[in-house]
Amino acid sequence: MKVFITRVIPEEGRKLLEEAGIEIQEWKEKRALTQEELIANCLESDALLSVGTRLDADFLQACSHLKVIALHSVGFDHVDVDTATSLNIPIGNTPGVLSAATADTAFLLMLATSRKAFYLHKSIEKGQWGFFDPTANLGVELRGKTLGVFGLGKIGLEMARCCKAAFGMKIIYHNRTRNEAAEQALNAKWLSFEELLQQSDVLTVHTALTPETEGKFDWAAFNLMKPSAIFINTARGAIHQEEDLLKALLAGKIWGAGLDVTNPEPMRPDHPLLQMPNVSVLPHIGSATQETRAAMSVLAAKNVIAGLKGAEIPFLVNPEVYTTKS
Ligand SMILES: NC(=O)C1=CN([C@@H]2O[C@H](COP(=O)(O)OP(=O)(O)OC[C@H]3O[C@@H](n4cnc5c(N)ncnc54)[C@H](O)[C@@H]3O)[C@@H](O)[C@H]2O)C=CC1
Ligand SMILES: O=C(O)C(=O)CO
Repeated sequence: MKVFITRVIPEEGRKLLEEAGIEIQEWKEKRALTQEELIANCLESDALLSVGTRLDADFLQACSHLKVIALHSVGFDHVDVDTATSLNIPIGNTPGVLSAATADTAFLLMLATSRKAFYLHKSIEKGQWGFFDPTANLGVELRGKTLGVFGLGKIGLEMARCCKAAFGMKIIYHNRTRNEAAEQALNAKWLSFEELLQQSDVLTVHTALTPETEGKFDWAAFNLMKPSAIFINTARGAIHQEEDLLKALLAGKIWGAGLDVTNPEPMRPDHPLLQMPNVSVLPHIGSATQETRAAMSVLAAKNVIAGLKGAEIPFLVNPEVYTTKS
């Protein structure tokens, strides 16, 4: 049995695959593969372990022989899951193991933005430290402020816990369904989307990218927020409208923004958001710790192994593949 892997993954996942007797073929080049290269490699394989590669209907139809597709991510917005399901291809992902690291990234962006840390670091490099000015470089405090969570799932909950523990922040949230455990544990309060926008001092985004969440944070949304609010997005860049975010910051509709995800990625180096004191941007590193990436590679490998054995894969995005088969 053979698996094609679209990037070099951590040793832990590779080892598991090798121990299971699975032959590995990896894409080692430092460029993304083309659709033709992806199809050619998959036609020689029984499974695909995909690191962020877009998997559209054309690809899936060309490679309908694949016994399993294991994603090296929890997000699956880059995959045509409906087509995969109709072709009976199970899709696996890596939930849970990356929640803490991604929440840490959201927390880092919140704190860095509140104190203009990235901008001030750059100003030292430019020789602009100057003299100690009691009225300059002022940030805002987070203690006792209100954290609004859009999407109180695994990562959102972890972020809420950190903010409550570190700064005693009050937690409000908007989710499709109520999270009663979080309401009890964190005294979190469910609000409508509009109320969330109006009441948050820091608004942090943790939903998947779906047709319902795409472009959700637009000019109208930013207009409802407090002029002192900080917007954080570590979910997907397409959930906010980047031009509207820039306009809202320039117009003082909100105070600051911290982004681990942009639209498009990578963000162009001359983007005006990168010049703003109250904006912090990271290059999609939410889950990028040694420990978390190793754990993700292990879950992805477990999905490949189960799929190749014909067993139900443990971390499954499209359970319908098994219900429709039986
Ligand atoms: N920056 C990074 O490196 C990373 C980004 N992510 C992103 O974070 C997302 C969330 O991950 P998890 O917390 O593990 O997922 P999750 O499924 O545990 O949580 C998402 C929550 O959003 C809610 N939700 C979905 N659509 C909604 C809507 N329209 N309105 C209100 N609530 C809605 C769901 O009910 C769920 O509670 C992923 O889908 C991925 O896109 C995940 C890991 C790393
Ligand atoms: O898992 C995801 O969805 C990511 O964005 C990267 O870990």
